[in-house]
Amino acid sequence: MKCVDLLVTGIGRLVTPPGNVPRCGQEMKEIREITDAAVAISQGRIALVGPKQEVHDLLASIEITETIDVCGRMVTPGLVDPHTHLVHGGSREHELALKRSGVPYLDILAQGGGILSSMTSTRAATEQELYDKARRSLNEMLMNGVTTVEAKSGYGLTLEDELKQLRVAKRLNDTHPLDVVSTFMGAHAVPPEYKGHTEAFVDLIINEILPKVAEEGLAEFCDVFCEHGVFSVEQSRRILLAGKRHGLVPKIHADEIEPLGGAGLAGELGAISAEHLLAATDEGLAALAKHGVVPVLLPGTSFNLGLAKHARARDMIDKYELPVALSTDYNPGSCPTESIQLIMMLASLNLKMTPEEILTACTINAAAALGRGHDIGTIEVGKRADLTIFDSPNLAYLPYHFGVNHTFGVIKNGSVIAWNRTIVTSNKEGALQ
Ligand SMILES: N=CN[C@@H](CCC(=O)O)C(=O)O
Ligand SMILES: [Zn+2]
Repeated sequence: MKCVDLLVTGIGRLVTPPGNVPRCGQEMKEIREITDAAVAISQGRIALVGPKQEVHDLLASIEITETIDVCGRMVTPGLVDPHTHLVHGGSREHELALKRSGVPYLDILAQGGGILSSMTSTRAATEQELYDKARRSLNEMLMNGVTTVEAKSGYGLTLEDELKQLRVAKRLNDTHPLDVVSTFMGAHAVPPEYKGHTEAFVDLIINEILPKVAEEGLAEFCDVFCEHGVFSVEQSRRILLAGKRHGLVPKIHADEIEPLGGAGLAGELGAISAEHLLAATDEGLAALAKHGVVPVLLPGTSFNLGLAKHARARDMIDKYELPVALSTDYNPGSCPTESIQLIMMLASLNLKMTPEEILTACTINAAAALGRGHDIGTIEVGKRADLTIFDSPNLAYLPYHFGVNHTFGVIKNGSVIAWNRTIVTSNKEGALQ
């Protein structure tokens, strides 16, 4: 190492899971903690991490361009939000009364509302409008401590409108300091023009939309809403296999409301992740474990839909030794929040996860759900220098003290992008100003 671009020192508590691969079962509790720590960053990557005095000694004869003192604050790996519907037009507060009066989520969709209401707003929006709105949400996520975000399409449901959403996600990735990872989810709902003709819509996705998405390199993953009244297991299988042929890695919205068999399908296809899983059977969970699928749990969704039922996180961790990940599921209907810190609190309250498991689920396991465990998700030498600085005395304080934002600052690719609770750069190539 010739030169250190940024030395982050005065870290009261540095907490990180270890490794490049998903942490399974009891491993999720194993967090490395260094008190009075420092991190040296070179060319956007972590060059040294350890007790402050050791790091300072090792740097004795090395040029340091910039040093920042975080004054005893806690530092974690930059958080990863691996399941969002970031790019969409409009919002759905007009459905709030309906929801609160007890009309089920799938009934609202069957009546032409829900996802289809957002489809109408998304189709009506220009690319620039979608970009501006999603950018504001990305800024919220950044200020919550997130450094990498997944974004799904699925509110366009025509060739042009799906491409429009995915192009917006690509432009956000190119221009916003956070990394945005794209997933094609044309099979999110059956649009009105195909009502009663789901097979024909599946054919459209497979024969026309998917090839174009792949040709333009607009997505890494392919996702399907595998649910009663939306896409069956067989239809989901056809779409995800077609996606695989185009090089898109499968993800599945599986067994959210009914135990349809989505988790089993995720195992069968070797999906990288299976999402929601509130209604997953033991057989389904065993299939995830057998095939190394990451369960992505979304406790904000069950909370916001007022469900008494929660994903079986304890069974997943203790019995099936799965590598649980957590995410906001940010979307305009079932979970309109960008706050990963709220999700941490709900994971503690409703999923009975420990603070250590929650950190693992929001870092290395979430990174693994995006195929990025080798690059992000831990604070270790060689990893991308994505760090979140919290005004928090310890890890348990994050899910404990809820309803406020604990983020003090964020470092992305070795550049300070937020400091003193304020975004300091809004470009991809940022630095402390
Ligand atoms: N369940 C399906 N899709 C989204 C919700 C989308 C919406 O309601 O707009 C989810 O993951 O919760
Ligand atoms: Zn979703």
